[in-house]
Amino acid sequence: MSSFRLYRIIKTFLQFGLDELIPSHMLPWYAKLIRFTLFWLRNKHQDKPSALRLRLAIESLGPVFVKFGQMLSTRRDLLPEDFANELALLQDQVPAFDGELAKAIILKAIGEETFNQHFSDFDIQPLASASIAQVHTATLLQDGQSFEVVLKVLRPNITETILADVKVMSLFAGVVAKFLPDGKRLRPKEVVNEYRKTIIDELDLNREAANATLLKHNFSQGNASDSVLYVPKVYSDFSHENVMVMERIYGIGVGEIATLQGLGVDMKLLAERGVEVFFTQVFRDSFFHADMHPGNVFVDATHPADPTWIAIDCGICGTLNREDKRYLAENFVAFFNRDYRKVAELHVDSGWVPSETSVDEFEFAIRTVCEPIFNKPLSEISFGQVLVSLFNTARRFNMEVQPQLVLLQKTLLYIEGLGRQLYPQLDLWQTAKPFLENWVKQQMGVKAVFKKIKENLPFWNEKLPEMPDLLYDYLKTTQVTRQKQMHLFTELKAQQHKNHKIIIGTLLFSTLCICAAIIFH
Ligand SMILES: Nc1ncnc2c1ncn2[C@@H]1O[C@H](COP(=O)(O)OP(=O)(O)OP(=O)(O)O)[C@@H](O)[C@H]1O
Repeated sequence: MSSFRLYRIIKTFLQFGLDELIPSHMLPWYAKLIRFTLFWLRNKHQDKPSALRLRLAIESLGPVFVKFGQMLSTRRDLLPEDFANELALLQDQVPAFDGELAKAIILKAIGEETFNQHFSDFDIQPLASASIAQVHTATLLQDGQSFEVVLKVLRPNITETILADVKVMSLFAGVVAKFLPDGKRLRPKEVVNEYRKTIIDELDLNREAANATLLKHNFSQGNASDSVLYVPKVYSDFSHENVMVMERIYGIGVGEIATLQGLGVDMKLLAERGVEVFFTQVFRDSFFHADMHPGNVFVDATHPADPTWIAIDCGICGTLNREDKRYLAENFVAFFNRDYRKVAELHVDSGWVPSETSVDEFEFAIRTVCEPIFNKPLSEISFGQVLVSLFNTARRFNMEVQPQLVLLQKTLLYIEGLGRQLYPQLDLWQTAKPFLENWVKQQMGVKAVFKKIKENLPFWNEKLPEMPDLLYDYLKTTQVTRQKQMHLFTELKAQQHKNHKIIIGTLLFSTLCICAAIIFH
């Protein structure tokens, strides 16, 4: 990490007065001394509230910090509300880098000959530039056909920048944990580590290409609902770790509300379809796009009465196993029936919290945090907030909330935010309920049992020839075990008998001693 970058970060933090978030009585003498020696770096924004100062500082530190701030803004379980709201406003307006440099990177990755053979009309002016990458348009010639594509190129030296910035963040995380009141509860080190993992995953465009291909595949199964989400095709033959080639899409950014309204888009349907897409990914495919911020979501408004979604940037995706889905479905259904007892019982019976947990206490804790949420009309309830409250309570009762569930909770907050921005009266529960109930029904019904037997049939087929041997082994082991048990039992009896004799002997001897003592006294 260059010392210049470290100085710049410290300078920014001090000039936005972020050191003042730490009460001075919590600072040791050496920290006060260091602060004193940097006397020329004064808080230049005293008139602004601290949450705003934090956002401005992050914005001026560049894309790696901005992305971190955006991620933090979804951790409403950790941050005070004013800070979470302010961080949600973070925008990454990143200046583009030289188009010639982008082309040089592409040529190196794809190979000059292949590039010249397959690509034409490469636009040296970027179409868009974002925190990790920059995007250029071109025409791809393949199998005698031409396709409009975009080439996404990782920023040069982005890996080094990210690693250096994350190192500084870890340093600050240590300071926050140690000196900020309530610092430990914020779990800053875990949060930074989680961010590190996520952003490093984003640096591999092969991974993003694979995720996009799977998401596209899931929504191309010929189901009626598949047309609701479109994912641009990835041309994997030309994709590499730092360059990705994909179909160009034309959509309206989901944040452009006025444009969408101007076109007469059915906003209610669009918002409901957003929720539908999310629950389909979670409960049907167990694979979900987990970076649904407004820059990554577009609307196809070709038919305003039948609007559909387009998702790009599949760098961060989440997967869920059956157990995760069961957890979500059963708890959501119990929650929305306001059956907190059931929620508590589910946690104890399934071993999500330790078995010695008192159901009464757990129920009471959940009721305390959730009842206020349900005082609102259903159409105003946030699923994401319900999950935040549930996870917080469950953590207090020693449940380890799995990272994929935290990722899901964050995505849910994004989806709700998007949905309500489009259509403020969106009733999430009405849209989500059929998905949850269907899933629970599918898992519990007779059909599901038959499905499971059918799925296991090949396995049984494979094991069948071994069955007689297995049965013989089982019976033999049982017989041997029984013999061993009998032997042990006889030994135990003999030992008991022996002990009995020793006790009687000792008693007799003691009585004789006492008698002798009395006689010869
Ligand atoms: N297939 C596409 N067709 C048209 N435009 C696209 C396409 N893919 C990306 N873009 C444009 O490029 C921008 C940046 O792309 P993308 O979000 O994939 O980059 P990123 O660096 O991963 O961004 P983020 O900051 O969200 O991580 C998008 O917001 C969009 O405007």
